[in-house]
Amino acid sequence: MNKCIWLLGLSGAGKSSISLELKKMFISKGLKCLVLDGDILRKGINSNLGFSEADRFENIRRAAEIAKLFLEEGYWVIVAMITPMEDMRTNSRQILQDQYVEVFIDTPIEVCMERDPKGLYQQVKEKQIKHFTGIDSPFEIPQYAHWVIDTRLDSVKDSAEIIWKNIVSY
Ligand SMILES: Nc1ncnc2c1ncn2[C@@H]1O[C@H](COP(=O)(O)OS(=O)(=O)O)[C@@H](OP(=O)(O)O)[C@H]1O
Ligand SMILES: Nc1ncnc2c1ncn2[C@@H]1O[C@H](COP(=O)(O)OP(=O)(O)O)[C@@H](O)[C@H]1O
Repeated sequence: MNKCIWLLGLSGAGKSSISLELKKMFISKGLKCLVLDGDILRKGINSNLGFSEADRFENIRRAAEIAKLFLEEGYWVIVAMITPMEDMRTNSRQILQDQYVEVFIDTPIEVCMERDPKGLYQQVKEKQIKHFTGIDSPFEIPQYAHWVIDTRLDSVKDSAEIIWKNIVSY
């Protein structure tokens, strides 16, 4: 059965990089695949939402509903969103039922800050961004993740291969 692989974790954890690597694998196998990346959704369908807890909840709810539509069309869906709170994850699980597979991209905040691929942590330091996840906005450690990837140990490619082996071709 096709699934929604929900990659969650801090900004800079590696969600987008791993989702793109995974997408290449789906395409090479001739499988239909859609990536829903928080950063991209927030520029379009979710451009009216900010980073309050209520807005994040709505942001994630919409992603889950879009994922559901594509699952019904036979797509594999990869979501790459911070999804900071357990109630947001529970809601996605309720929407997607047994097609929801949660993968925690577990990268400590110190490593994310060091990587800082978009310069956002620097902007947080300079107090240009407030309510940043893991700094002054909460991130609950996932309690029910189906899989946990430690990106200190596994490269982007290795992480995608682990997900493939354990979730897609399982
Ligand atoms: N305050 C604050 N906190 C967290 N992230 C911030 C914030 N402001 C902007 N950004 C950028 O928004 C991206 C996260 O969006 P998401 O939709 O994944 O967030 S959430 O799931 O609704 O919490 C996130 O993208 P990623 O770095 O890919 O996670 C950032 O680029
Ligand atoms: N093992 C790894 N897994 C994922 N990303 C990694 C890894 N090692 C280094 N990186 C780098 O960390 C950064 C993660 O950024 P990104 O994928 O945009 O994260 P996110 O979408 O979670 O914010 C990228 O520059 C990526 O090349």
